[in-house]
Amino acid sequence: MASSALISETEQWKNLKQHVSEIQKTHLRDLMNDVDRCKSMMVEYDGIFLDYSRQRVTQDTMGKLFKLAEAAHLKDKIEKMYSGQKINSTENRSVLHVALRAAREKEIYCDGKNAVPEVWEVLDKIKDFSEKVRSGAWIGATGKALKDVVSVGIGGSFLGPLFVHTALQTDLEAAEYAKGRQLRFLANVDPVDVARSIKDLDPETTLVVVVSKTFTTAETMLNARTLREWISSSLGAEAVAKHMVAVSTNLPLVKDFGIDPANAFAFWDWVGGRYSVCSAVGVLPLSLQYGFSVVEKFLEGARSIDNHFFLAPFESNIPVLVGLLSVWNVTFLGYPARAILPYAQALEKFAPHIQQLSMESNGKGVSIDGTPLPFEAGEIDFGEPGTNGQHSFYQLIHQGRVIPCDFIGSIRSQQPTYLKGEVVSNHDELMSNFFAQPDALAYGKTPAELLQDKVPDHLVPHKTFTGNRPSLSILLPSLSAYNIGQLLAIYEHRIAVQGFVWGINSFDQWGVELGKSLATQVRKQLHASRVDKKPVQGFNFSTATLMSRFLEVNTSYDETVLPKNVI
Ligand SMILES: O=P(O)(O)OC[C@H]1O[C@](O)(CO)[C@@H](O)[C@@H]1O
Repeated sequence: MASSALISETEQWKNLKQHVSEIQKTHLRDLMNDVDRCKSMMVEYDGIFLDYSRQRVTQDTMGKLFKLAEAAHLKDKIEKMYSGQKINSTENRSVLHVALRAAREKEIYCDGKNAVPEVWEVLDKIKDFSEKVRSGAWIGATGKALKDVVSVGIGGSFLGPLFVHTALQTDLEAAEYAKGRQLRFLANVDPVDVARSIKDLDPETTLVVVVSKTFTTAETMLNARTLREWISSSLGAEAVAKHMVAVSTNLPLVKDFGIDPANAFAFWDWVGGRYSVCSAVGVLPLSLQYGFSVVEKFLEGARSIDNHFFLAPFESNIPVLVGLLSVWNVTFLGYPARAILPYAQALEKFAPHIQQLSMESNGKGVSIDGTPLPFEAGEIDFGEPGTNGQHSFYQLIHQGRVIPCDFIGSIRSQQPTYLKGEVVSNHDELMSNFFAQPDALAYGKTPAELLQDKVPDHLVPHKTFTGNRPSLSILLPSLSAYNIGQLLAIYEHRIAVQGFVWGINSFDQWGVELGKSLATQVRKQLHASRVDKKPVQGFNFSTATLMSRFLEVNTSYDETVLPKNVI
C-alpha cells in the first residue's frame, strides 16, 4: 500500500483540531450578536445569496479553514480537474463534467483533444432530435406522434434528471413547453416500477430512452428488455427502431441491444454517472419534455457557477465555502449528517440526488493513494422539502442529535398564490418558516426564558431547546431553469471540495461492486432452482434458509409475463 502525506498530518489540520475547544466555548446566540462577523459570512454571486453566519465558526475558524484548503492544494486540484488531468486515479479518468456545460467556443482538453466540440455535437444532435419528436416530424411505427417518454436508468442515470424534471414541472415557462407531454422514469428493477412507469401509456405514442453509461447495469438492462417486449409485443419487433433510443458511452452494446447507433446519444468516460445530468443523460429526456431552449438555460446556470468556482477567491467562493464548512462540521465538530431542506416543493427530488452525489463520492475509507483515513470523511445526507420535514424529523434536529442543516429558499415562487384577506401570500407563509427555523436552531430556548413564560417546572426540561445548532441559508432569486442549474453546480463542486480537502478520490465508487457480484451468484442459483430444480447450495445458513423459503412459491419460467394492470 502506498504511503502518503495525509491532510490530518499537517499543521493546518492540527491547528483546527486545537481550535475546536475554542468553538466549544461559544454559543451561536452570542456569535449572532456580532454584526461584523455576520456580515463577513454573507456572500452573493449571480443572484445567489449565501448566509453562513449560523455555522459554528468565527472569522478565525474561517481563516484556519482557508489555510487547510491551501495545505490540501485545493486550488491546484480544482485546476487539475478543469484541465482534464486524470484525477480519478483508480479508474485513470479525467473528471470533466464542467465541459458538459462549457460555452461552444471554450477549449477544455482531455488527452490532448478539445472535448467541447464533441459535447456540442451531441447537444446539437439532441436539439435536432428533440425538436423532430416534439413537432411530430419523428413519428412512431404506426404513424402517430410520440408524446410520452419513459427514461430507463438508475443511480446517476436517473436521480439528477428526475430532480431537474421535478423542479421544472411547475415553472411556468417550462410547463408551457411541456403541455400535452409526459416524462416518466423507470429505475428500480422491481416490476412494480415497470407497471407504474407505463401505466396508461400507449406504446404507439411512447418513446423509451435507455440511459446507461456502461449499458451493462443489470437493473437498467432488464428494464430496457422489458419495455422492448412491451413495445414489440404490441407493435412488432420493427417498431423498436422508432420507439427506443439510447444514451451511453458504450455504443457497441447499444447496437447489440437492437437500437440503431444513429439513435444513440454519446457521452464520455470522463463524465461520472452521478455528475452526468448535464450530459445527454439529462439533456435528452429533459429536452424531449421541455424543449432544448429551456434545458440550455439550465446548462447556462451551471456554467455560471463553474466560472465562479474556478475564478473566485476562496473567501467569496460559494462552493468552496460550503465545502469547507462541511469538512469542519463532519471531521472537526464530529457531526456525521447533513440535512438538505429546500423550502420549495419543486426541489423535492434534490435531496435524493445529493444523497447519491455526496455519499457515492465521499463515502470512502482510504486516501486517494490507498492509506486508511484516521478521520471520518463523507457524511449522511438526507432531506425533505420544508415545511413537510418540520412535521416529520425536525424534532430530532431541534432537541435530539445535532445535524447541520442547509436551508434553501427562493425569493419568487414558481406559482404565486394569494387569497385576498389572508395575512400573507402562500409563498410568504412558506418562507416564514424558512426564516424562522434557522434561528430556532441557533438560539434555542433557555430554562430561564421558559420560567418567565410561566411554563410549569416539570415541563421545563422537555421544552428547553439547547440551540447552538448550525445551519446555512441559500436564497435563490427564483426557481427558473437557470437557477436550478446554479444550485446543481454549487453542490457538485461543494462535494468535490470536500473530497479534495479530505484527500480522497470522490470520483470512483468501488463500494457498490461487492453487492453486485454477490447478486450475480444469487441470480444463477435462482435460475438453477426454478428451471432445473437444483437445491440451494454454496451460501451461508442464513442466506440459504431465506432463499429456500422464497423458492417454496413456484414461479413459472415458461412464458413471457408483463405487469398485468398495464397490458
Ligand atoms: O449508467 P450506468 O452505467 O447504468 O450506471 C448506473 C449507476 O450505477 C453506479 O455505477 C453504481 O450505483 C452509479 O455510479 C451509476 O450512476
